[in-house]
Amino acid sequence: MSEKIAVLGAGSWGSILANLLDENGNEVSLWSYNPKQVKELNEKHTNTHYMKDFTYSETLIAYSDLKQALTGATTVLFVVPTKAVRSVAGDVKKVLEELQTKPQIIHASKGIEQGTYKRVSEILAEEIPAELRKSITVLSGPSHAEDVAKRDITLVTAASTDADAAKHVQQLFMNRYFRVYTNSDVIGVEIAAALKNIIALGTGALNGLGYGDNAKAALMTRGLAEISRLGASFGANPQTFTGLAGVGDIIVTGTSENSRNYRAGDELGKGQSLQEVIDTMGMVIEGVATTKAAYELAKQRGVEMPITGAIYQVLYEGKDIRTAISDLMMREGRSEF
Ligand SMILES: NC(=O)C1=CN([C@@H]2O[C@H](COP(=O)(O)OP(=O)(O)OC[C@H]3O[C@@H](n4cnc5c(N)ncnc54)[C@H](OP(=O)(O)O)[C@@H]3O)[C@@H](O)[C@H]2O)C=CC1
Ligand SMILES: O=C(CO)COP(=O)(O)O
Repeated sequence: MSEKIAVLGAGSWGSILANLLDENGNEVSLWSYNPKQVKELNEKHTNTHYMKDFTYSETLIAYSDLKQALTGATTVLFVVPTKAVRSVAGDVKKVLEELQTKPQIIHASKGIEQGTYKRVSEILAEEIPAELRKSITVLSGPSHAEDVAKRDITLVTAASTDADAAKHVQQLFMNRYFRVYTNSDVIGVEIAAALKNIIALGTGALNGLGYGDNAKAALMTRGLAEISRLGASFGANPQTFTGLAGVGDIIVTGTSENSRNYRAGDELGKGQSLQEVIDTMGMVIEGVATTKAAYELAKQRGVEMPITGAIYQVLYEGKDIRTAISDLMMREGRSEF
């Protein structure tokens, strides 16, 4: 199966997924709003700021013009940071109206929109009306771009309410090192994907403070418990949280130096301010914004999320991390389940 696919967002994940789709025999156009980056990708086949020491396929073409990137595309893959999804989708809508094409939509972003608390597929559905597109599928799971760049084994899930669309996405991405499962629980997959970044900030902070493996395992396990509670309040399938998008992504993000969220937490634990961490990362740290959205959402829905609350207090109210940890530990004893 070979298609023309437009990948929107040429950061670490977008560019590596574009390269994988190219490797799988598709005609891939990679869109970035940064003309300098487009020039580097087309002339040197590198993307140094986001993916050091990686050479992209010479058949992968980058564009800074959205219409050029979208022309002829039967699939459009969004991989911009969550905060950019609505504006990019709005621009895509205008181009699709002109082109009169009706592509399937995939996204691989992990976050919740500030203020609206919308999941990424909801934002896309709002901005790109159904008559301009086919189904929306979310691709998610434990998948650092750095490992995929090395063609290391990676398993993810493709979730859609349209089973044929999920199967189609599975076929597009699958290869000898990238295995894709299908899933019908879009809500669960998107909630798990977004909120695991909060927990990775936490495990990173524990690391920075010198805590050991027990503490990190505890945070990931209890973190997943509260993520599942929020998911359940939206009707998510509880099994999703035991799968690739749930426990799988908590493990990879909550334990890896490749994770920007984990690294950000680590620096916070070592004493840097949030602003210093954001300024030096140079890449998106989705968990920072997601912490605020999830904290507000949990309050609105009456879902108990003490870890998210503690991380919110550290990030947004300047609470000392050790005090936040001590307060969590000294909560009244309770039953695990
Ligand atoms: N990296 C990974 O391993 C994985 C990432 N993800 C998810 O994928 C999404 C993208 O992450 P990732 O590629 O890592 O992020 P990066 O920070 O590596 O790259 C983001 C890209 O989006 C661009 N961008 C930022 N704002 C806008 C905007 N308003 N309009 C258009 N483009 C914009 C950035 O450009 P500039 O920097 O020039 O502003 C950059 O090229 C996130 O939601 C992340 O959680 C999911 C799985 C794995
Ligand atoms: O989602 C990811 C891996 O599955 C990437 O996590 P970071 O954004 O923390 O790097």
